[in-house]
Formats: sequence, C-alpha cells, structure tokens
Amino acid sequence: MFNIERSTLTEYLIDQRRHHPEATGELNALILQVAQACKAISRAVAHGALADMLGDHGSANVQGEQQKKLDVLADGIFLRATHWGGGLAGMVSEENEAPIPLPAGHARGKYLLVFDPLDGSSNIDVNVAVGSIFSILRAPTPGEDAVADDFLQPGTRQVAAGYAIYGPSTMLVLSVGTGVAGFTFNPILGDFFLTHPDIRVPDTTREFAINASNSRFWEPPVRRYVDECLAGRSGPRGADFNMRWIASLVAETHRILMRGGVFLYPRDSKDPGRPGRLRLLYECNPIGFIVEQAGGRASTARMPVLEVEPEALHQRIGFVFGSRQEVERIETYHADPTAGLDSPLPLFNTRSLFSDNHAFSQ
Ligand SMILES: O=P(O)(O)OC[C@H]1O[C@](O)(COP(=O)(O)O)[C@@H](O)[C@@H]1O
Ligand SMILES: [Mg+2]
Ligand SMILES: [Mg+2]
Repeated sequence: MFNIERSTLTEYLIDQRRHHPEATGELNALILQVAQACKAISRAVAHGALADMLGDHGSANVQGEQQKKLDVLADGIFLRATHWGGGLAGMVSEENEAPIPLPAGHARGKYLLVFDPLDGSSNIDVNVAVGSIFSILRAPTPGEDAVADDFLQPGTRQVAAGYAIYGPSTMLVLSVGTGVAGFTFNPILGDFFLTHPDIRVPDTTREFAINASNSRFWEPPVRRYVDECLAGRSGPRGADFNMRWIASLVAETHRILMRGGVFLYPRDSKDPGRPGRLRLLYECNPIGFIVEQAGGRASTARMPVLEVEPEALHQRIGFVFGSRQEVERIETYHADPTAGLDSPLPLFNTRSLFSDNHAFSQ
C-alpha cells in the first residue's frame, strides 16, 4: 500500500533534468517548493470544519470576489513555501492585484511563478474537490525583481505548469514540457508518488461540461454546439452525450485528462467588462499547457489559448479545452457559424473533421 517502489516527484524531476545538462536545479527546487505548498493546503482542506477552515474570510480580492478563508490561507502558504527559495524573480497570485514583493536582501532567481492558490472556491463549503494551479515562466531579467509587464508572456513560453487536486486523494499533475505526469500523495509517507506516468487525453469524447445557466448569454456557435450535443442520437451528431459541471476547473481538467471530454467557459455577453470567466495567466495558460502536452487541445474558440498575448495580470478570456476533435469542431463553428448547415448530410458524412460521426451516416 505504501508504493515505495514507485518514483517520487523528486526522482521524476531529477530524471527530467537529464534532458537539460545545463540546468542548475533551480526549476526543480521551485517545483518541489510548490509541491510542499500543495501538501500543506491539502492538509488544511482535509481538516475542513475541524480546523475552522470553511466559510468566508470577510474580504474581497482584486477582482471584487468574496474571499474564502481557504483562499487567503492557501495564498499565504504558497507565498511562504516559495519566496525564500532563491529561484524566483517574482510571483503573481489571483488574490493579489500586483506582483507580490519578494523578501528584501535576498538573491533573485530566473523564474516567475504565477498561481491560483485555491481554485473552485465555491466548492469549499460543500466538500467537493478543489485545487491549486501554477505556471512557471522565465524572468526576462534574471536576478532582478520582476515588474508586472514581465509576466505578460504567452502560454507557449511556460517552462512548467501543473495543478494539485484535493479530492478523495490528493494528486499533483505536472508538465515540464515532456508530456504530463500524475503523482498521488501518500499522506503517511508525506510524499508524491508517480502513479500516472504518461497521461493522454482521448481524441474523441461524448461528454461535455458547461455552465448551462449562462445559456442566454452564449454566442450562436456555442449555442449550436450544445444544442447538437443535447439532440443526442436523433440530432446531427447521431450520438447521445453526457454532461458534467463541477464548477472546479481543476476537477473538470482532471476528469478530462482521465477519460476525455470537452470543457467550455466561453466568451459570453453576461458582463461586457468580462470577456469570459476564467483568468488567462493562472487558470487558462497552465491548464492549456497541461492539456496540450497530453495531446488535447486548448483554445479561446478562436485561437490557441497558449498563443494569446496577455494584456493584464488578471485578464479574463473565453476558454475551451479537452478532446481534440470536439475542440476543433467548436473552433470551426466559431470560424464559420453556419458551417455544414446548408447541407446537413455531407458535413457529417465526409471523412473530415466530423468523420467520427458514424451513427449519423448509417
Ligand atoms: O461558478 P461558475 O460560474 O460555474 O464558475 C466556475 C469556475 O469558477 C472557478 O471556481 C474560478 O476559480 P476560483 O475559485 O479560483 O476563483 C473555476 O474553478 C470554475 O471553473
Ligand atoms: Mg480558479
Ligand atoms: Mg482561486
């Protein structure tokens, strides 16, 4: 049961470092500090009401969202676990408007850390899985304090990204750019062990995730996509679809990595000041990096999300990711909202993007 024959996270990182003979070990040290933070947050989440962890903190963050006690605690844990480490030139968190100042009189490193310390906050009080998300970028001026503009790098430049999920078991899912590996936390040994060595997102799926309460604000291509899924076997897709909505991005991501699926939190007209719900730098980019490294696709529905040039630290954006064929279909609908509508049969019969739809052509 202790699985000590499996690689630990540390062993995995040392092994990955062999691909980079010039590496100093700073990246590995930083990832291990993040993992340390996730262990501490996992304990806090697990103790729940016993440790007075539930409920509101009574404050609002920079985005005007009510902070939960665990949002604030997890933010502090991330900060303390990483800011003395030496590898960092700066850090940005969901919970802080500006980059968090690093301790004075301490050498600056070559990496930037961007994180969502507690994702899925609305689920804390109802005991549903939550998580933490992180992204690591190179500092444009290593050795010096980073400024806000230094963090505005497209997701393609991420060196590493990952998330921890605090569910029935705690897991860390990580990519250092060589695929995706999943580690399960052994609370008795206090370490993460490699349990999912090469996670791949299946190309096809019959499961989608979207917050349907926003449907009146959706754009026509999203409405069309969902309508076609809901139409099931008798509709143009010729297959029944299942639906999930957990309202924890990490939990949705984990499900999609484990068994496929497609997730949409698209651009909508709910709040004109917010083109989308999720934040580019510490939600969409790290999750997009993981998903693409696992062979899936991550998009704004109009372009690959990792290619977006960020404009602000807390920028929101439409986000669609998961099984490649479904994301490509949604992108096609956005590029041409009437694609295939004039001639219902040919689109679904040809050996094209939609050629997986055997049932309809039968
Ligand atoms: O409540 P909604 O609109 O369904 O939004 C759910 C989304 O909001 C989030 O909880 C936002 O993240 P935070 O909890 O870190 O603010 C995502 O995890 C989730 O996908
Ligand atoms: Mg979040
Ligand atoms: Mg959060």
